[in-house]
Amino acid sequence: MNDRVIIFDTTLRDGEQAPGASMSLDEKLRIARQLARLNVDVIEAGFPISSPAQFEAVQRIAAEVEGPIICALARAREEDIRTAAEALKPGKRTRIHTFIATSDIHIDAKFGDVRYGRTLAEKRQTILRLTDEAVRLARTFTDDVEFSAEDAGRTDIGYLAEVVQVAIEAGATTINLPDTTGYCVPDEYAAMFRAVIERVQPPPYVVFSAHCHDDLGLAVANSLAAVQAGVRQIECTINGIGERAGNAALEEVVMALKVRGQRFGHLAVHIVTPYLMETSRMVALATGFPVPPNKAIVGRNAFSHEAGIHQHGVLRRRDTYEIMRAEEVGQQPEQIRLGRHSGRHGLFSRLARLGIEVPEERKEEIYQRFLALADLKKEVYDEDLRRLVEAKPTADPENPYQLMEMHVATGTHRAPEAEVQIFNRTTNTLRIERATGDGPVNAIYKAIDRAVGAAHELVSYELRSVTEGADAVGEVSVVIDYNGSRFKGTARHTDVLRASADAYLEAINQLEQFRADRESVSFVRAGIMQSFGGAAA
Ligand SMILES: CC(=O)SCCNC(=O)CCNC(=O)[C@H](O)C(C)(C)COP(=O)(O)OP(=O)(O)OC[C@H]1O[C@@H](n2cnc3c(N)ncnc32)[C@H](O)[C@@H]1OP(=O)(O)O
Ligand SMILES: CC(C)C(=O)C(=O)O
Repeated sequence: MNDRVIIFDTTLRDGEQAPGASMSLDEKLRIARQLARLNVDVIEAGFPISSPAQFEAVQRIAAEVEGPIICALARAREEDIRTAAEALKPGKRTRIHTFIATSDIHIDAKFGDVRYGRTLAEKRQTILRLTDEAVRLARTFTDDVEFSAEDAGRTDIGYLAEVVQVAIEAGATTINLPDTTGYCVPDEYAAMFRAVIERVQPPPYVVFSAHCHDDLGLAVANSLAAVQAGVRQIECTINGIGERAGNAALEEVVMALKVRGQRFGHLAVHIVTPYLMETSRMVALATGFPVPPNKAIVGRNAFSHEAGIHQHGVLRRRDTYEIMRAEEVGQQPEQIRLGRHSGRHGLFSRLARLGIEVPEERKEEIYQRFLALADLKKEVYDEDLRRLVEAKPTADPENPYQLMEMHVATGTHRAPEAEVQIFNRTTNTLRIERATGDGPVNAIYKAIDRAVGAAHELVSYELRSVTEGADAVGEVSVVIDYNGSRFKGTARHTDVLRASADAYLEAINQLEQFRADRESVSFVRAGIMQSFGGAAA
């Protein structure tokens, strides 16, 4: 027993206590079956006294779910314990878990009634008696009785040891010392167990248990520290759901014990970890509590890499940035996710996996266009990549600007909107721009102007049909003006918006060509002037 850690799952009890997490009977049964597949040692199925629905859930789980021990919670009260025992009756392996609070704060707040005593000392004595009675009564129904000293983490250590002693003498086989309020820090929580074990000198069959809440985000760290102090049961929940900030997350505790086994004396944990992911999803669905993407082990990003340097590393050796295998917890392996932080290694390895061969001479252009797209989108998907590669430059290679992609949206109740991707051969960059306009052509032209940083004016635009029928080819002629010089572009297409864009860009390319020629002439002139000792202006 000492060489393994018992995983006590309380998703259906403490987990369900999270505000808004209530689950239906069917959902609880489904989750309990999944927990059995996951091979948890104990399922805390509910608190039967609390309602007929809770009673029925515990009863059905005890009757129908085989494998794990089925446990029910009960206050240190006769009616709770009898009700728990009744609910557990159909089960083969069952546990009654009875508890009472032991910290001064809890005693003061919850047992203020004089029937518990007038002074703290008297109340403490009453709690010792209630502990004894509750455990003894529970033992009349099962040999497997767990006792919890609620708020143990804030309980006077001498008194805590006394309560534990009484519980063990009354027949408790598991002693749970919860950090009910998530107040403890790891070395403190571990020290509490060491001190109690030292004072009580428990018989070897008694298992000490940790139950931690996450109010300071320390539930898992505290649970693991407790293991280092001799604890051999951890109470936890799937996705860490539970009261307030939740409980220790089962998946985190289990994987920490496995991945860092040497830190814990290689204690065995019998969880079938490849089921962790689907169990997490099932609980998220049933409770309506989504799993944050950065959640350890079961978060969508837990094994994903977007940063170029990380992608480069993991593509060569996964352990560069992964301390466990994604498959071990039921996640997809090698999750290279492409976005604005990705580099060439990540991009081209994904393209290769998609079976897309990229000729050497296109690589830089594709990478630049990928970056421009990634700046606009949170994530670049395979479909985006296919389109990106397929949209080859088709225009005259002499032209500085090429239209790579264009999207136009218009409707009766929305302003026409256009998005264009313009590749600049001179600077080897891609610009993606959007604009709205009075009409779709106006929106396209505004977007193109933004992409090329235009300083020209549109002088005329003409559209005529050069063939007949619904699929007629339209011809667009455009004239633009730049400082008194005029440039014309003409294009034909069945799609008149496309023809409009092509014609406009042709005119702009002519203007660019004109400017480039002028600059080289003035550059030559300046050179001649300089060589004759004249002014270069
Ligand atoms: C740390 C934990 O997670 S503990 C578990 C917490 N979970 C829950 O409370 C969920 C289920 N609870 C319930 O359905 C209800 O609270 C019930 C059915 C248990 C009790 O309901 P009520 O009888 O209406 O009492 P209420 O909840 O208002 O107050 C709690 C009572 O239990 C008593 N009590 C609290 N803990 C214990 C305990 N461990 N042992 C004995 N009595 C206790 C309180 O002193 C109080 O008693 P009083 O009614 O005589 O004053
Ligand atoms: C009943 C006990 C174990 C509990 O849930 C707590 O103290 O948080």
